[in-house]
Amino acid sequence: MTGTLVLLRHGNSEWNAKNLFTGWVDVDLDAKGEDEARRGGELLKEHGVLPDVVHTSVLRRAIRTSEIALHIADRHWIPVKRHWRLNERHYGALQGKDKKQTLETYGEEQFMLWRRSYDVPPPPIEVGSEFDQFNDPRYAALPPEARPSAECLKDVLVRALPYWYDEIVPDLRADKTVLVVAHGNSLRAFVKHLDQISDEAISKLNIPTGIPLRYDLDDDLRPITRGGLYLDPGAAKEAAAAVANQGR
Ligand SMILES: O=C(O)[C@@H](CO)OP(=O)(O)O
Repeated sequence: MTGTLVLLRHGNSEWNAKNLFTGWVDVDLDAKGEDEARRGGELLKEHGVLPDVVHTSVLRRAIRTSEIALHIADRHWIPVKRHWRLNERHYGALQGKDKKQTLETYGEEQFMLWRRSYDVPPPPIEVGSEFDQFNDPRYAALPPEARPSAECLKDVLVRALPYWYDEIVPDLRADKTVLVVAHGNSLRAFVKHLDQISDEAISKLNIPTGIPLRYDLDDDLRPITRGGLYLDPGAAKEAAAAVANQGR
């Protein structure tokens, strides 16, 4: 038996609102993001998609989204697992930079390479600079060489897959409904893996904030419906287009 996987990107954050590259910077949800998280919880409840376990990153915007959504869905009591491997992609030296200004300074091609190419990382962040997490206590157990200073999507997939196989797959194999609350780019990595999307095509895929994406999986853990099913498909389409257009 395999269970049901539900992917949920955190609600709008304070830095999404300001159009800043965020990555591992631990910003909170804004009021719109809290509303989106509540709507996410309502959608879970309305569709009878009731998680048995939740996995989140170690970043506040994902943790709070999961708490708000599960509270609304009356599933606030389920077991919780958190891991840095579900974090947003580390945006390197772009963390804290304005997306519009970055686009204007470096031009469309470089901007999109940094944002959406599979294997071109942004420039590395300097240890000790304002938006660096090198000495953040939540990563203290990680050997220094394993703490990223910038990641491309490929790097995210490489660090997220061990968590997929070790922690998420066993829950799915136990026939659970598994909620994963994470980030635009860590979820793009999981979708790439699940739907076997090419390195080129993944650059066009954007995940909207706060709308649960349901995947029913076969015995080989392949999606029964490629691309999964958003619980509010109309809103998801519109919101994904808005993510694609950030910086413009
Ligand atoms: O800034 C970030 O961390 C991400 C997600 O908000 O941005 P982008 O969609 O540009 O990869």
